[in-house]
Amino acid sequence: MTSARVSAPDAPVIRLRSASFGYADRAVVSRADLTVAPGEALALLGPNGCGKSTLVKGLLGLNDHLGGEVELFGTPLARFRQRYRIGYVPQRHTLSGSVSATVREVVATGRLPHQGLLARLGARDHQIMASALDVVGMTDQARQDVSTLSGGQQRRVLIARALAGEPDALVMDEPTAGVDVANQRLLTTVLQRLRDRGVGLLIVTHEVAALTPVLDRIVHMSAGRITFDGTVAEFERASRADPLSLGDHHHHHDDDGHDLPPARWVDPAGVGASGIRPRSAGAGAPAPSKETHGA
Ligand SMILES: Nc1ncnc2c1ncn2[C@@H]1O[C@H](COP(=O)(O)OP(=O)(O)OP(=O)(O)O)[C@@H](O)[C@H]1O
Repeated sequence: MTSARVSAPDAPVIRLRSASFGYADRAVVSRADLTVAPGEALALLGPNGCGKSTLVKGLLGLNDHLGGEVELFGTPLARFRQRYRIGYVPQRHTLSGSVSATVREVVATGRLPHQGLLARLGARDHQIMASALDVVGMTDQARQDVSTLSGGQQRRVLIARALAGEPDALVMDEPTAGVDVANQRLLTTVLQRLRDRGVGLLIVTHEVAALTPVLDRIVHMSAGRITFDGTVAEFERASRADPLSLGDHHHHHDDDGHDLPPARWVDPAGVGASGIRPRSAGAGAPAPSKETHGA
């Protein structure tokens, strides 16, 4: 490849080969193999502290890459210059602090890569921002200062900012934590639409039931290693057969500091495996073609 803009059109949006990540030379994630194809949605599950956030931060270059290969859109991480193509919703909100900004201003930063230098927001930018705010149910708070919002609301602002960037891949670290059921459903619908347009989704979650309609595959981690990678139905079978290794036995802590009860694999709404659309058989599955949708 000769230019940073060149990336193979059908290359996986994310590919890890035996990748290790950590902090200050201490490996937390070891020898991870993971592929996300365009238009494919993966959930990354595992108990607290097993390294899920470390893996997603690692593939974005936000901690130490200690071994193996990381490719984004076919380009090695070290040479990747199209960071704007990947929307990232971090686990902990980072919006409160010294700088004061309204919800709208934060979401507008998601449009920056699409604007020319010093360009003003155009009608299309406004439309995309409005729809991103709508999706997360924050339209009424658009003019509010983010420092006045709860942790859950700040997370929704971060989701809106990521959506406003119209990314080709979306990496979300527990996006549904602190989001009420109605907005979780709305978010799931939007994620489905993005996936159908060819966006690759990697979602760290403790609430897999809420996202089941979107998911193609589930990847499970334990103690820094990937211990399962398969379809949702395969995961459901495997976790029934081996609930100790693959069952949900983690605690969820939300941004407002509350400990939530452990999530359960069984979908309380009864969607279950029967509600799962069979799509991909794994990493090598063909990606659906990109549809064009209105903004
Ligand atoms: N910035 C950091 N510096 C050093 N160690 C860290 C850092 N962030 C995380 N760790 C360590 O890495 C390990 C894995 O943490 P990580 O946050 O990746 O787990 P997780 O699976 O995302 O957990 P949770 O489900 O609780 O969010 C933990 O032992 C944690 O203490």
